[in-house]
Amino acid sequence: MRTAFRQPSALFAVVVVAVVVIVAVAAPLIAPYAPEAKDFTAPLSGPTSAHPLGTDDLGRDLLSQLIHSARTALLVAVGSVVVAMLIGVPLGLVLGYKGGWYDRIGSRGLDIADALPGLMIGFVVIAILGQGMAVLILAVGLVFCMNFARLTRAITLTERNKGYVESARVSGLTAPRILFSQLLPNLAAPLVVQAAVFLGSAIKVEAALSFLGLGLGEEQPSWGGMLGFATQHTADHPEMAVAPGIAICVTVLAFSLLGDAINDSLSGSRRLRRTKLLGRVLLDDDTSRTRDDQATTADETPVTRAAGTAEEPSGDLVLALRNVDIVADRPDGGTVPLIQNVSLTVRRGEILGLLGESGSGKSMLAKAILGLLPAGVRLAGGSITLNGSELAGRTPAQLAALRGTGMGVVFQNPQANLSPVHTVGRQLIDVVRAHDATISKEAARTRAFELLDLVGVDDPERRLDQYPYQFSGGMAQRVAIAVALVGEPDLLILDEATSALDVTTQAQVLDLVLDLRDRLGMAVVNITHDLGVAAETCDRVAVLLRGDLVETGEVHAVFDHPGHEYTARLIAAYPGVDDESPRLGTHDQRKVEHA
Ligand SMILES: Nc1ncnc2c1ncn2[C@@H]1O[C@H](COP(=O)(O)OP(=O)(O)OP(=O)(O)O)[C@@H](O)[C@H]1O
Repeated sequence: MRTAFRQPSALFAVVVVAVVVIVAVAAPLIAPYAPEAKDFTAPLSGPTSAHPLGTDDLGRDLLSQLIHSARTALLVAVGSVVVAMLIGVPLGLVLGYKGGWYDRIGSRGLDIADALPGLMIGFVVIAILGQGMAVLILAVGLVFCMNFARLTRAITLTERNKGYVESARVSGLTAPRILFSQLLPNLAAPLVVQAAVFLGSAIKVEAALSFLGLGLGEEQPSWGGMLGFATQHTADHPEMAVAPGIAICVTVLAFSLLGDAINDSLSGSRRLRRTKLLGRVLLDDDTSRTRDDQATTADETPVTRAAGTAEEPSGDLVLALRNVDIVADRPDGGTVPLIQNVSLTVRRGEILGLLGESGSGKSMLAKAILGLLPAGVRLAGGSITLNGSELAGRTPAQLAALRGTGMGVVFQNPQANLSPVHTVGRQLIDVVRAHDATISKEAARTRAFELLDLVGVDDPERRLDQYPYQFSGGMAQRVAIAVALVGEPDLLILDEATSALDVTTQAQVLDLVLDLRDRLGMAVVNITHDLGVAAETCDRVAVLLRGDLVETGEVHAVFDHPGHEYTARLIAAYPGVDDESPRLGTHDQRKVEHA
């Protein structure tokens, strides 16, 4: 509304749409005659005081028909946009979310449908099903459903990789729930804009079909039908075309401008958010650049430290990786190795730090454990067991069942871990109910309250009804941890979970992780660039270099006496408070390799 009052075009759109809606709703009250009432004494009267717009050949009042036609136009427009959305949006969601073959085949189908002229689709539907309001709504809806499918698919393709969707998958929400309760509300804004624009277009298509005599029958007034009738009398009554022509043009224009205005007002607030985000990203980048120095070469044998603390710890094994190979498939049929022959174990109550420079494969390893490897990347060999059961070779459905109960994950960006359009309570309750379908809403809310309390969020009752943007970074990350804990996982994976937080908040969140580990006895894999974080929180560390595990061992043993040259250089490059640590030499070394 603020946009409407600032922009004359938006104000025009709002006023015209409001007038059309009021006229359509109040048509029987404001029209001087019933639209079908015939006056055989005054056929084709032309404008008179009794009939300001004249009459048709049966003496029906054209003003009354014009007013009632607003009803027809809106009914067909709203009905057909609803039909188009009911068909197009779920189709686009599934294509965008599933990706792969579904998307390739579905997108070709959308291309083919796009190549057909819209009116042709309308003709075919009406020719098969006959005339009538329901058929007209279906025909116009089918013309536009592909546009909704295309838009929804495109946005879903970008949204599906965001942290809140991955968190929802890892929390054990089923695909339909993720699609309709997580993704769909986040697509609402562009879909509303598209719907407003298509309301105008649907009025245009309805008018075109009615003009050609394919819309509604004679007895149902419509602007297109009135225009069609007027063309038969252009010689004797040219004025007949003016009123329906203006009604169509002005209404279509108004809906189009309304769509633009909604888009402007939404992208205005998005721009503001993006500017804030950009500021944060730049800050993050700076921080990571100072920490994220590069690597040198290393020889191939992983260094394994003192017995009992390194490769085969004595306690209960939660996670065991044996000779894991991960590759990316190349379009020419070849493969690029991303992880080679990695073996690791984590036992109950233990925190394993996964260290290495950017691109060394830490996240790929975590994604392989979670069964969330991106398209084109796959587990090519080895075994991953969780509590003794093999994960490699499981179907996506079996892995989905394990995530959330067996494993939980917290990603880097605290705000992106949570859906921005749902309250924190709703997100927690959704995950609680996904794990226990029989739990009542009240009991799920109580559980959500307990979880917020467990992760140290103050005043959980009030916080449950707040949105993620009302939480600071540290508090949002606590909520993300609470979501990961819903299914009481045996393994918690933190993927740079504290990197985006300031030092004080980082320390608080790390204390929370240590406390939860002690209280719940989980195994934790903490992926981090930050050797300080690893030293404070981890029992053991594993160091990766370009997909190779070069060293594992008890954290202080590794940091005090690194057994591998790369680990030593990584530690030497870690910036101290006042020293000028040397940079790791990857850039220089790559130049040498390149040469
Ligand atoms: N979707 C993908 N397809 C193919 N290769 C990928 C894909 N994503 C990442 N890679 C490659 O996999 C390797 C490991 O990447 P990964 O994200 O695991 O590194 P990382 O150690 O987690 O780095 P960072 O700390 O920057 O997140 C890199 O060489 C990267 O280029």
